[in-house]
Formats: sequence, C-alpha cells, structure tokens
Amino acid sequence: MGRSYHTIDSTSPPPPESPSVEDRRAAIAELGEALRTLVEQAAASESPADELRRAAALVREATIPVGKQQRTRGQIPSADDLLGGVRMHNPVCGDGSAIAPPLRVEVVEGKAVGTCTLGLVYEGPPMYAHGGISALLLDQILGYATSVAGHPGMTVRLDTQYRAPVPLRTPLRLAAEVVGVDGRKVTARATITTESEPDAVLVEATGLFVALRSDQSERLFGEALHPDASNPAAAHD
Ligand SMILES: CCCCCCCCCC(=O)SCCNC(=O)CCNC(=O)[C@H](O)C(C)(C)COP(=O)(O)OP(=O)(O)OC[C@H]1O[C@@H](n2cnc3c(N)ncnc32)[C@H](O)[C@@H]1OP(=O)(O)O
Repeated sequence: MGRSYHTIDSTSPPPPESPSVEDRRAAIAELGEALRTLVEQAAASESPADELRRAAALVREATIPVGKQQRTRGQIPSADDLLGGVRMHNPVCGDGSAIAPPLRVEVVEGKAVGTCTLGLVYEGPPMYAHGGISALLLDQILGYATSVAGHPGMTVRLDTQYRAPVPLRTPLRLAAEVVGVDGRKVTARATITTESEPDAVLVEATGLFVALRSDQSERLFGEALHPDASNPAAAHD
C-alpha cells in the first residue's frame, strides 16, 4: 500500500520533485481565495444568462488541472499538519476552502476570539446569515476553545439561541471559552456579535464536547491516521 497523498491511484509513485509544503499551502490558499471570490460573486451576480453560461464553461475548464491528482476520503491532505492544527480545507477556517468565510481565530486572555465577514453566499433571510452558518461558526470556535484549553473532543451537543439576525457584509466577532470540565465531558460557551457592537449578542451557543477514548479515536480515525497500516485506506472515496 503506497503512502501517496497525491494521486487517486495509490500505486503511482509521488511526483519526482514535489514542491515544498509551504509552496503548496500558498498555492492552495491562492486557489481558495479565487474560489471564494467566485462563489461570492456568483451569489451576488445579476449578469445575463449568456455571461453566466460563459462563466460555467470557464469553471468547467478550470476544474481539469485541479482534478488531476485527487486524495481519497481516507487520506489526510498532504499540505495539512494535524498536530500543528493546519487544516487547509477546513470549511470554517481553511484558507483553501471555497466555503469558509474564512474565520480567523486567536487566543485573547484565555478566550478564543474569532473574526470574519459573511458574504451574500451565506444568506438565509434576505440580508442576514442562514442560521446553520451561525451554528457552523459557533461549533468551530467552541471546538477551538476546548482544544486550546487542553481538552480537545468531538461535539456531541450544540444548543444555539438566535437572539437577533446576523448581518451579512458586516465585520463579526466570535468569542468562546470553556466553562466546565467533567471527566471526558467539556462544556464551552460562545457568542456572535458585530465588531461594532460587541455587547449586543446576536447568537449564543453552549457546546458539549467529549474527549475520545483511544478505542473510539482508533475506530473513527485509524484509517486516516495510520496510512501505512494494512487497512485499505485508498479504497475509500
Ligand atoms: C484547533 C482545532 C479546532 C478544531 C475545532 C473543530 C470543531 C468541530 C467539532 C465537530 O464538528 S466534531 C463533528 C461532529 N460531532 C460528531 O460527529 C460526534 C458524533 N458522536 C460520536 O461519535 C460519539 O458520540 C462519541 C464518539 C463522541 C462519544 O461516544 P459515545 O456517544 O458512545 O459516548 P461515550 O460513551 O464515550 O460517553 C462519554 C460521556 O458523554 C456523554 N454523552 C455522549 N453523547 C452525549 C450527548 N449527545 N449528550 C449528552 N451527553 C452525551 C455520555 O453520556 C457519557 O457521559 P458519562 O461519562 O457521564 O456517562
């Protein structure tokens, strides 16, 4: 079983001169930025049908070089560093993700603090974010808060209260912190506000996270974490 993260055919050798991880990350981020511009402009587009069809043909053509070397479901992206927290395609924070705002998160006085601006592509009610997008952002920053507090786990419960709609194209601020640890169960709370009115909570959430036992971790992620093991990782798409 090859360890190639570069091709859909795991028996193929890796490219003779692989570009550096840093260069691939920069290229992935550049593509992500272009994709985010595309999806936002598509969501806001009032262009005539012939222009939209021309764009669709161009996008189909652009898909060809991107699709040449694909990883499988069981392969971690070669540009990622799981232990270092680098997830280039994370759908909330990933620089390479077409669907990530992306949310930028840092730790400020023990709290995870995130900033982002949501475009029209995230619209639910006119002018405001879809409620599922708010939950997505909150789940991410809650998970980040539990990880930086030394209690990484998986979300088993997310209670979300929508107090006011979240405006699009408006700088937002998220904040999260751990409020309780009970064995393997970790509770954290998070809020979304606008940057200009940080005291007016728009959405708040409480998340319950469970730290995995080693057998649970192995059952769920063993295939991805041990690519050289005898399981048929590359068979999964
Ligand atoms: C820096 C990096 C930042 C990364 C941020 C990423 C954020 C994104 C986070 C996610 O989105 S994770 C993906 C969404 N979550 C999942 O897919 C998890 C699906 N759930 C599971 O796979 C299992 O529930 C899990 C392996 C996590 C736990 O297994 P079990 O459900 O068998 O629970 P377990 O027996 O280990 O129970 C541990 C404790 O948690 C409790 N528990 C489990 N699920 C619960 C629940 N839903 N509500 C309340 N309590 C729950 C359970 O009762 C027990 O309590 P006690 O110890 O007091 O007995």
